[in-house]
Amino acid sequence: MRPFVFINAAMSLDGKISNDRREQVRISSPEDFRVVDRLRAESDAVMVGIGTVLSDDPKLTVKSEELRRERVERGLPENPIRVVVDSRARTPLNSQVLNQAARTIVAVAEVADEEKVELLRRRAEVFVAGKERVDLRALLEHLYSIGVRRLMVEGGSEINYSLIREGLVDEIRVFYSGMVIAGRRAPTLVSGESFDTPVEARLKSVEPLGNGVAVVWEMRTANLRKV
Ligand SMILES: NC(=O)c1ccc[n+]([C@@H]2O[C@H](COP(=O)([O-])OP(=O)(O)OC[C@H]3O[C@@H](n4cnc5c(N)ncnc54)[C@H](O)[C@@H]3O)[C@@H](O)[C@H]2O)c1
Ligand SMILES: Nc1nc(=O)c(N)c(NC[C@H](O)[C@H](O)[C@H](O)COP(=O)(O)O)[nH]1
Repeated sequence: MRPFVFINAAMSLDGKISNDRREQVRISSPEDFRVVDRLRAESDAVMVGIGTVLSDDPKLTVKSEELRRERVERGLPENPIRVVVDSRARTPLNSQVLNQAARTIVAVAEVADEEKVELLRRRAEVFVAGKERVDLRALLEHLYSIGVRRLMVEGGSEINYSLIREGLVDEIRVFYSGMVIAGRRAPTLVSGESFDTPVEARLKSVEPLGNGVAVVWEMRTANLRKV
């Protein structure tokens, strides 16, 4: 079994989630950031790829004190578990995801350097799955086994691609923002190689939000939460 998996992302009106230098661009409006914070607070774990850690150095914590308090009142830790998909154990030791604010799992593949893995083990839990690349199905199964029922994926484009390709995504929430980023090599929501047949999604909701619109798509390929 695996958790319910949803991707959350912010995209410019020209379809970019970052610029061609892969820098962190503030795409969400303040209104969207508040929704993102609530979605984190409602999740058991928040996952990103190592590309996002290297370019954004995110904290992946709940920002609102009230939402953190509500979690504690429900018997949960203040913040959801943070999960980094990092085949070769490249997570810098001074990354904010390794701070003490939340439980953190770094998922690595068998190719990861053993010394670096040992250093990571002093700061986080390390889960090994897959030879060259992290086996995402095995990771989701592990997360389910430790109680994760709702997993929020906050990118980036490579992780989004792999999860969709493997039919492991139930929903995608995109905030389309009133801005143009441009850039031939700027990442879009999903990278990788084009699918032979496009993966279909069903429109679930549309909501104007600040200077943009939030759209939730239900993925047709999600295989009933079975792994
Ligand atoms: N606007 C947004 O909502 C948003 C959200 C997150 C990230 N971003 C942007 O996305 C960019 C980072 O995206 P990215 O695509 O470079 O990196 P990513 O975060 O998707 O990480 C990809 C890396 O994860 C590792 N990995 C391990 N196992 C894997 C597997 N099974 N499948 C895929 N990858 C696997 C690989 O090393 C791969 O290079 C940054 O520019 C960041 O700012 C934007
Ligand atoms: N929803 C969203 N809107 C954006 O405009 C943007 N640039 C990101 N990017 C996702 C990325 O991973 C961010 O770096 C984390 O959202 C930061 O998380 P923290 O505040 O450090 O906890 N995400």
